[in-house]
Amino acid sequence: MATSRPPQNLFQVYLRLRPHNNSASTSGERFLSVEEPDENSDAPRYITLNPPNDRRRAIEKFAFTQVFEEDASQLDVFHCTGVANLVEGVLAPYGGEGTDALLATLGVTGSGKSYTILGSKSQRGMIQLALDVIFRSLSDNLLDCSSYPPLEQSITNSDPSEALIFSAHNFLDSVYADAPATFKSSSSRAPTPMLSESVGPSSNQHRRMNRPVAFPQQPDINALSVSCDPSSEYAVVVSMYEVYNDRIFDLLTPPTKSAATKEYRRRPLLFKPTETSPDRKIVAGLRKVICGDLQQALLVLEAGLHERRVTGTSSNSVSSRSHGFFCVEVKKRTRASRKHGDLPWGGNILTIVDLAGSERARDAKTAGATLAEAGKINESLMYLGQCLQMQSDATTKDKPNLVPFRQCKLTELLFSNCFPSASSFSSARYRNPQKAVMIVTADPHGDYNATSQILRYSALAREVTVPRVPSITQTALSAPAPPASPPPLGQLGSPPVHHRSFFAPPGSSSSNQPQHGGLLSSPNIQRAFSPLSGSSPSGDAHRSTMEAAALEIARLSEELEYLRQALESERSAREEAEAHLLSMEDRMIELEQAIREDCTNEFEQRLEIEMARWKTTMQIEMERGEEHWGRKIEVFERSLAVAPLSLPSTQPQSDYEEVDGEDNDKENILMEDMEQENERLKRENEILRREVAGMSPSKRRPLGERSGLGVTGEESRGGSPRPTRKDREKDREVTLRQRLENLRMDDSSSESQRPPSAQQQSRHSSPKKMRRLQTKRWNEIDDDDMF
Ligand SMILES: Nc1ncnc2c1ncn2[C@@H]1O[C@H](COP(=O)(O)OP(=O)(O)OP(=O)(O)O)[C@@H](O)[C@H]1O
Repeated sequence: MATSRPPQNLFQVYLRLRPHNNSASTSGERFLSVEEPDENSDAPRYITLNPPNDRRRAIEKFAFTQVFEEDASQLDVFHCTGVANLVEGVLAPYGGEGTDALLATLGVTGSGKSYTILGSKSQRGMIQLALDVIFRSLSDNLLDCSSYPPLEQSITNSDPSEALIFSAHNFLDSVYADAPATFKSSSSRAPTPMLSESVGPSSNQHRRMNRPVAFPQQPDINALSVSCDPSSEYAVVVSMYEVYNDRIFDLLTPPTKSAATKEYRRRPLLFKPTETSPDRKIVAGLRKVICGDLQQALLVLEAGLHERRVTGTSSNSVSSRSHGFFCVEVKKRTRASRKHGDLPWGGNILTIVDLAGSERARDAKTAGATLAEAGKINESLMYLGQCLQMQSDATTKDKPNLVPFRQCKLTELLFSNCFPSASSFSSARYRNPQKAVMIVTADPHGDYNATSQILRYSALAREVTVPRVPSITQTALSAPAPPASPPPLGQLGSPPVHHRSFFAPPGSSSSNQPQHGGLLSSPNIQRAFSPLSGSSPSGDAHRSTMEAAALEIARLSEELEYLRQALESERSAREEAEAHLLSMEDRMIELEQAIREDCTNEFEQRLEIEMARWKTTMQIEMERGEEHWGRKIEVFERSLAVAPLSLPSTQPQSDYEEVDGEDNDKENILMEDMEQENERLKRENEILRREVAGMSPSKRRPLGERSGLGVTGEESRGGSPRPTRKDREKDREVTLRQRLENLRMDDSSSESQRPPSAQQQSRHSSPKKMRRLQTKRWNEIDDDDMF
């Protein structure tokens, strides 16, 4: 059924064949041949995959946007893939909104992906050429931090990705040693610092890189520039990150030393929508560098590449172990924006991706961590293959969800900007879907199985041609020669042509069934075989039987081929699963170790905090206790000193303690009063003694007349004999002692002996009043009773 608009692929897919070299990893036999361009195009678009030394396998034909043969130069690739057009879309000329652009390479390890993207010692790659075009095209419209210092702050304010923005000057000074070193070209990819023993990650802090003095100048594109918006001002912001083991790591942020493991590590970043970018996911927290010219951007690129994970395998001496993303954000705003209070920047992003290559563990001779990495790489490429296979459907049916791009970070990063921005976020500006170009690289003499697999899922269309199998039927067909003999099978017409998806996406059952005949769904491919030729009228019945037999044989052959391919696919899937399992085991161990270390650290920290808290509490308690006991002892000492004289004998000990506990002030006042009273009594006692001692015996009254002695005058006069003088003096002395004793007793118990009103009065009266009262009593005794 015809669709309302022609299907458009999310990616334009180009194939680039790399020149043959005689390394051990290549088989030597060429299995790819390029079809001549058809009348509609100047450049070839089809290739045929011929299984080497294996006639049982089907011959497959693949269609691409364009095929670059071995002799294609970097400049050819640059021009024909339309990188300049992508750049122009990013610069958004003539006041337009512009378009994000993506350029990626995909292929088997060692097939020339990095060469295409990054170039070599003498040749520039797509990144350098694209940067050259950008800076040349912007020329006077470009702002940089040296000519406009507030630029850094201005870009920071309007960046939606929680990024750390640096001026190139500051960033490069922190990365490179000042003295320019001997030149190392951009292709001289150092061993990954994190993996290298000699150049450890700590070198990032302690040993800075040598600043390259020159970069390759070829191919020369000095004459090339694209349009920009003359009424706007621009800023170029560069960032780099890699996807390693399905996690995103910034390549421009140096690794930091983990407190737990003492190892240098990078912090994985999130790919998420942010507050200022609610409709689109972006990599959050990257370090971004504002570059004012091409040289600065190339130096930033070198710094990032230095941190990218690469290692030597038997397939490639500098094999990329991660998917590398190089992003050039071209920020744009109208020239009037500065006058109106530093209005925010808009702009578009050019992302250039150097994917890690798929590889077979057996061929690459990888083991351990590198094998696990390969498992992750293959897995992510398998998901990418599924997405590429579904891309036509997605654009045709307007159902982006058909592309299962959320299965891994790589496909999320590559595909999530392929679709127009969601309209549900009214505040967000509308964004055009990105323009994307994929350059598939292949070595025609390399690994047949790995290459054919990549071609199957990356090609825009595919035809499978069943091989002719020499058989008894064929012999039978050619043997009986009727008068007008039929042509041999080869002349009957085209063999059956089939096309089907190699990958079976989850939930899809139809893709497992071979589909027969017909043109490929994509209009990009033409049927390559001639239609059925005419036949002799004689022997038609015989011929139709033979044709039916031949078709049956062809069908069975194809089924056999399909099963063989399915087996091959299952085998490689198993290998990938095993590698994945290994990598997951490694990751689990790593995670477990990290969690254990985190737990230990946290536990130790908490323990320290608890210990400190406990010690403080203990100290406070001890101080309180000492203070408390000090007070107790003080009170006790005072009570010991005062109690015999001042404490009423009737007052129970518990009461006293209660007073002590409840109201120390009252108690102290009482104590003081008692002490004063005691002192006063002592003094008065002393005075009394002295008075008594100073009195003449004649003035003293007889003992019987004195009160309080229990013997009245009458009693002493009646009956008993008159005492002698000596007896009288003795009695007087005894009486005086008793009086003194009574006085002491009387004094201490005066409170209880007084009438209630007097008691109340004494309780509320001052010590002075009490003294007066006592004095009065004493005077009374002195005057009336005592003598
Ligand atoms: N078109 C080409 N012309 C000249 N040399 C090439 C070309 N393509 C690749 N090479 C060379 O082949 C070797 C491997 O290429 P490269 O490193 O680009 O492979 P790759 O696909 O990036 O591998 P990996 O996925 O392992 O990183 C390099 O030495 C490179 O210079």
